[in-house]
Amino acid sequence: MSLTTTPLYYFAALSGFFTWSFHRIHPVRGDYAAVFYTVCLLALYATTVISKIPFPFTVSITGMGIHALFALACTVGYRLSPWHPLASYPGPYLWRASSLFLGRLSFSGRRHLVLDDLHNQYGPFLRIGPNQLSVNTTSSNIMIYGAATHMEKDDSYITPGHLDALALFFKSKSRDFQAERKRIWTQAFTSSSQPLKPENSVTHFIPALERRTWELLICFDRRQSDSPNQTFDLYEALCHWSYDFAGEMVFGGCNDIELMKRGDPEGLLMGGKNATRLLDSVGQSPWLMDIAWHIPAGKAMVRLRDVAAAAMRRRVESDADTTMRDLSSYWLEARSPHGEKIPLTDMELDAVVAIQAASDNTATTITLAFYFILSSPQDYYQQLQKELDDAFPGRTGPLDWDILAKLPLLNAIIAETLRLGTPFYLPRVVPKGGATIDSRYIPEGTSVTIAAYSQQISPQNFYPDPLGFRAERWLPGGLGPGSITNAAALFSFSSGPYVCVAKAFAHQEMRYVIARIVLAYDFQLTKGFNAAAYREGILNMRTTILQEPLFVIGQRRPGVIIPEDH
Ligand code: HEM
Repeated sequence: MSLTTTPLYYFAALSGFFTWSFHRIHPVRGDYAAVFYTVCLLALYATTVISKIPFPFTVSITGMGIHALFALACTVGYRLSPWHPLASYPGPYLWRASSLFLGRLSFSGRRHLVLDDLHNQYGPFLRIGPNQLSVNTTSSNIMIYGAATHMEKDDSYITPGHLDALALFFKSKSRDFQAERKRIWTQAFTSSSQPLKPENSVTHFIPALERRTWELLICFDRRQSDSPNQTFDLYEALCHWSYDFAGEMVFGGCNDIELMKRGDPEGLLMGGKNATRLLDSVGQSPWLMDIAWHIPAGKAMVRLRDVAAAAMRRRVESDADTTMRDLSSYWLEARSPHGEKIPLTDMELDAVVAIQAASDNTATTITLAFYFILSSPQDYYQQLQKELDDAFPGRTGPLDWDILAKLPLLNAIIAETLRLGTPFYLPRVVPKGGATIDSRYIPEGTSVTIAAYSQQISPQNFYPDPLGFRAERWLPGGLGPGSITNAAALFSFSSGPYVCVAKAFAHQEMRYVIARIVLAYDFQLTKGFNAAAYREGILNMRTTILQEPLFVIGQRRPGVIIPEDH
């Protein structure tokens, strides 16, 4: 170290300490910080050149390196220290240092399994990041997600790239704004909590749902007969169906999302899933998300956004010619309390949320329902077919919504699939003043989540065989004397102010599609299907990715003729 550079390096170390103190009070956007430090580096380099300091490049890099090292050391040291407000909460030691560990785990899709193991090891309160807690108690649900506490979504819900556009699902600019937007969406799905009657608004979606589901059956036949093995991937077909239906539900006729007919050459499906995966993993470190958003690899994930935005613009232009009452109708008619319309940029983003939210979970849950009932030794498929045949002897006639809602086995199968197939991670922020959850004080600003999967497979909530698919546990009498089925521990649609806006409609939709398929087809899994490996391949990172295809062989049942006009 030369005499000239020594003070510079001391200054770099000191400023590293101040940077850490400043960032603790005022978190800074990652992309702004990256630009700021690049400018600092250039300024330092220019100064060293002008001051004729030897080796200006090496000196500038070393100076900035020392600064960064000190800032990092202070950050990590504090997070690991006993002075951190979450120091008393147990958890893997290194995870305290950085949320990158949690982000990596989220990306793997096995977060729910690892968190479950860690809860078994450390207990119900688990520190899983510098500022993140996972809580595994049934009663924490009300505290974290209930309307009374109204904890906000954490920073992993920030709209990527800090877009000016605002949409439901993402972290909102204010509570009133979120409530207002949710009210508009809710109108479209309001009546879905009631039996579906013609006067209810949600019935506008029903003709499209029925038509698209008939198309799905035709798609099964076509894909199976085109395949050399006379088999087809049920998961892929259902994903394509759900995109086509979601496109129609959101844009009426103004879109050309026709995946059942054309396949998915643009990779919309995986694009949407990968974008969600990125949000869920990189989003755990919002500063990194700010930077990733500018990298071309991040941009490749936004194909779905571009397609949805283009369809939204077409929908707005052709509003006068639109006959179907779609979700866009509600957005276009809405006015704020000051009489303002929803900006087009917001509707474009809302459209992406709607397509992704409406298609992703529904298709995955239905696929998993078929996986479970076809691979189970309990002959659920045959039992369900019998229940449906008794209710709808015509097999291809109209399916009454009220009757579907009351069929015990159908609804038990859906509930059991949701229990095992929706291991969500939904972090919220503890508000000012902190919160006490199950007698433990949690400081304000902590990101806290319920360990939903652990709750859904806990023997205290579901007993016996909590890991097994046993639809009977939802039927009267459950799994026999002493069995437990705690419906309140099922967290598949979240709850409170940010509950899924289409929870009831999603149920109607799943019942309808499963019933239509089971009434029309005898299905079997292909020879050599490995049920355990399939289950291993269920990944969740806000979206669910099924790594293995679900190849089935379908046989149309006697008397099943699909109406010609589809
Ligand atoms: C099986 C099907 C479905 C499941 C399991 C499901 C689950 C969920 C969950 C857990 C959330 C909360 C997310 C969070 O807080 O991070 C949510 C929110 C949401 N869901 Fe669903 N959903 C389903 C179907 C649908 C459908 C069909 C739509 C229709 C558009 C939809 C639209 C939304 C929207 C807009 C939100 C955001 C609500 C808000 O932020 O206030 N979902 N959903």
